[in-house]
Parts: sequence; C-alpha cells; structure tokens
Amino acid sequence: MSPTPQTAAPTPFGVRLRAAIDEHGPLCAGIDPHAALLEAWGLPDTVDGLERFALTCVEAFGGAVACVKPQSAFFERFGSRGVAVLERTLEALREAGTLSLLDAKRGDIGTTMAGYAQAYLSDASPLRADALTVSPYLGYESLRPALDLAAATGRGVFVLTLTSNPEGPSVQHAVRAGRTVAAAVVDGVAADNAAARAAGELGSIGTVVGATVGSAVADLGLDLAGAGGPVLAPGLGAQGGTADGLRATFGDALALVLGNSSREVLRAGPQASALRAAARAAAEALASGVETHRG
Ligand SMILES: O=c1ccn([C@@H]2O[C@H](COP(=O)(O)O)[C@@H](O)[C@H]2O)c(=O)[nH]1
Repeated sequence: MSPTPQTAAPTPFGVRLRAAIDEHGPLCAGIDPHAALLEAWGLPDTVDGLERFALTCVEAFGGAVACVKPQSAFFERFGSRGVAVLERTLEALREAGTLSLLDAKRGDIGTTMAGYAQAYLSDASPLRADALTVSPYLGYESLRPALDLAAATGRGVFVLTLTSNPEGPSVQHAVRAGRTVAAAVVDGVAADNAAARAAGELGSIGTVVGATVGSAVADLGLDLAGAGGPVLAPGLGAQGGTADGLRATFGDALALVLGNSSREVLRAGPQASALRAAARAAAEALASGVETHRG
C-alpha cells in the first residue's frame, strides 16, 4: 500500500508578512471606495464604478506594497454585487502575489464566529483573504474559531486593541480586575503568538492600534513588542496620524508596526501610476522612520 501523501504545512501569515515588509516597507495600503473618492476619480457611484476603482487599486498596489486592506463596508453597501466585486478584488490580489487584509471587524459568539472564520479564512471560500480584522469585544476567547482556522490555513487575524476613533477609549481604557480592556487583549494576542516568538518569527496574530492614540500605549502599559505580532496602525493622513508620530506612540514596538493609509494615498488617483507613487512614498516614509529608530 502506498503511503498517504503528506500536504506541507502552510507558511504562517506572520512569516509571509515579515518577508513582504522587508521587501516593500511597512505600509498596508487601503482600498476604501468612499462615494466621494469615486466622484473625485470621475467614476459613477455604482457597482461598475466600484469595480473600476478597486481593480485600479490592485493594479497600482500589487507588487508595490507589503499588504493591501480592502474595507468591506464600501463593497457591502452595493449588496451582493458589491460583495462579488470584493471577491474579484481579493482574487486579483492573490494573482498579483500581494497579501490581502480584509477589514471587516467581525466578532460574535463562538459558534457564529466559526461561520465568519469559514467565510474569510478557509481555503475554500471565495471571500478568503490572507488576514482579517476582528473585534474582541464579545470576549477574546470568542475569537477562538478564527484564531484556530487562521493557524491551520496559514492566515492572520488582527484584533482591535486601541482603535483610532475618539470613542474607542470609553471601552478600551476601561479597567476590570486591575487590567485595562486593551491590556487584556494584548495578553491574549501574546499567548497566541508564543510559539512563533519562541521560533524567532513574527506572529500571525496582530493588534490594531491607531496612529492617532498619542501616548495611550505607554500610559496603559501595553507591551506590544512582547505580544510578538504585527501592529496595524490605521489613522495615518486623513485622521491626522503621521509617520513621524509613530515613534513616540509605539516606542520599542515600532519595528512591528504596519502603517495603514487609505484616503491619503487614494486621493492621488485615478491614475494607477500616481497611486503607486503615492503608496511607495508612504511606504518609504514609514521605513525610514523604523531605520532611524534602530539607529
Ligand atoms: O482603529 C481603526 C481600525 C480600522 N480603521 C480602518 O482603517 C481605514 C482608515 O482609513 P483612512 O482613510 O486612512 O482614514 C478605514 O478603512 C477604517 O475603517 C481605522 O481607521 N481605525
């Protein structure tokens, strides 16, 4: 009897992201097809306009940045045809060999979370991405189905920790049993990345900490470096965060930061070449900040 063929374990998301950042710099470019941006690009606010916008972004960012983050909300607003465009966008990113991070901020009771995990993190799903944003506010352990499936399929999960919006602190800075909610999230992420850390690899479970949070990381004593995963930092540009400000906000975790810029880069459209140049400039600004920090 011939032996059962062994399938090779997938390369973990954290390892793939580390290689992409080393090659392209620490930028995650957003695909956020706001109605106002479609108009500024001379596109109709329709499914056709959405598709032209999203595929122009893939043409511009594919092979040029470490990671691309489509914002699910702007596809969902067109109903099932918008979701079909999201599927094609994710497929086009796969074909371009560029990592996708789907920003859908899913979170629910564990059994429903298993459904979300199947939708975005299984090899068979048309909506699969390399990584997914999730919300831990039903309790970190409610995310377990997504954390487990991501580990099994070589995908990643980014857990909201300190969000970039001004309303976030009312929940995330709250204290229970002597720990802030945000610190408890970081504890969960650190535990899930422990094996990757021990192997000297970037973990596949990331945190989301806004580029706008000022001194909150230090004030709350968050050990983001110790959590061992990438730190997605949205809020650059349009929300007021700057590449220079990241050093003060993230301190010794700066080397783990993956900056996200959506509107600021997208305003350079509609020419793919101009979009790509804007994304490259943003990536280089972020990379030089990390280099300066290392000395
Ligand atoms: O705390 C968070 C988490 C996610 N986001 C998302 O990132 C982009 C930011 O877009 P900009 O145009 O660069 O402001 C957007 O998709 C948000 O939903 C965030 O901003 N803050």
